[in-house]
Amino acid sequence: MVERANKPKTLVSTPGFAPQATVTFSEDNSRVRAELPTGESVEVLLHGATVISWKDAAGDEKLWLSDAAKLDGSKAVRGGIPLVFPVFGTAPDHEQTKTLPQHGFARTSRWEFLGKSTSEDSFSLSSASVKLDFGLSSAAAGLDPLARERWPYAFNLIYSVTLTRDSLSTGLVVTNDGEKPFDCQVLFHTYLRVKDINEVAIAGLASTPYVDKVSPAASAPHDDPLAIAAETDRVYTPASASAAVTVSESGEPKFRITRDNLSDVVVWNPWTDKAAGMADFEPKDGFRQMLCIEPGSVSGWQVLEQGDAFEGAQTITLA
Ligand SMILES: O=P(O)(O)OC[C@H]1O[C@@H](O)[C@H](O)[C@@H](O)[C@@H]1O
Repeated sequence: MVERANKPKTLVSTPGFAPQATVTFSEDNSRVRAELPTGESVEVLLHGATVISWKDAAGDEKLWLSDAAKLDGSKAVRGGIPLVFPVFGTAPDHEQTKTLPQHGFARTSRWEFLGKSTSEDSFSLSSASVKLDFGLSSAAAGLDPLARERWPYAFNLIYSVTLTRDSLSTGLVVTNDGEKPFDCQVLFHTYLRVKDINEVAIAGLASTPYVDKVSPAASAPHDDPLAIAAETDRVYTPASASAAVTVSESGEPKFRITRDNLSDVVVWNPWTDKAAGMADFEPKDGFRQMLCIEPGSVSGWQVLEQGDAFEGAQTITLA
């Protein structure tokens, strides 16, 4: 069931049925928050359709958000899950996207909230879930003006954020609504929150080819697990598209990340010097509490002809 956005959303519960999720807007309409009857929550800023918070039932935050992140629409958000489209990084040699800013314009556009979906037949609290849908198109008023100027294609994006008791999924559908074909890349730039990066181990990328953006000469596949002890910026392309990446801390599994139709996984941590150089990165030693695991389709280009669609998704499960 999809409901249009009437604000504020309130809980509707039918006798005999399990209560449904609540969906509410902030006073200034800048963000939407969904909460399951059991207490898990997710918050999405319309600016960039950026997920800025994901909490479990105990209120523990699962995503890292910089204390200096701009949430007023003046800049892409430093933290949460910024959405990368239609270019990952910059692509000076790619004719269609070479003038676009780093990571494109999806994260700097204001998206429209399209509505929520819940499972009506959920008799049990344990199976409760809520999906929030957001839209952005080439005709949208909220589109970053740079996009209109520098990327003259007719496109439509639907972004879905689904919260269950133990997982968060994000999925993007890109459609070419125009006559001109276009190339695009997609990535979910997820900032996972950890307690101490020194205790973190990443499994599932063993023997996987990757491009090392920090030391391009040192891109030899490694054994499991991967530890982070310096600036790390790598684009992995696992042979198996469905293989999970698991993040453990102090020997305990913490997050399990799976991909749907996304060939690549970026692993990023800015470490001391890069964090010091980012004005919106606070506290400066916050890189010790974060790790970006970013599923995407970025090592090549999705080529969409008129009417074509591309769909990709990630699911992060609490392990
Ligand atoms: O500062 P930005 O534009 O949010 O990008 C952060 C990082 O994003 C990562 O995805 C890239 O691999 C890094 O190279 C980049 O530095």
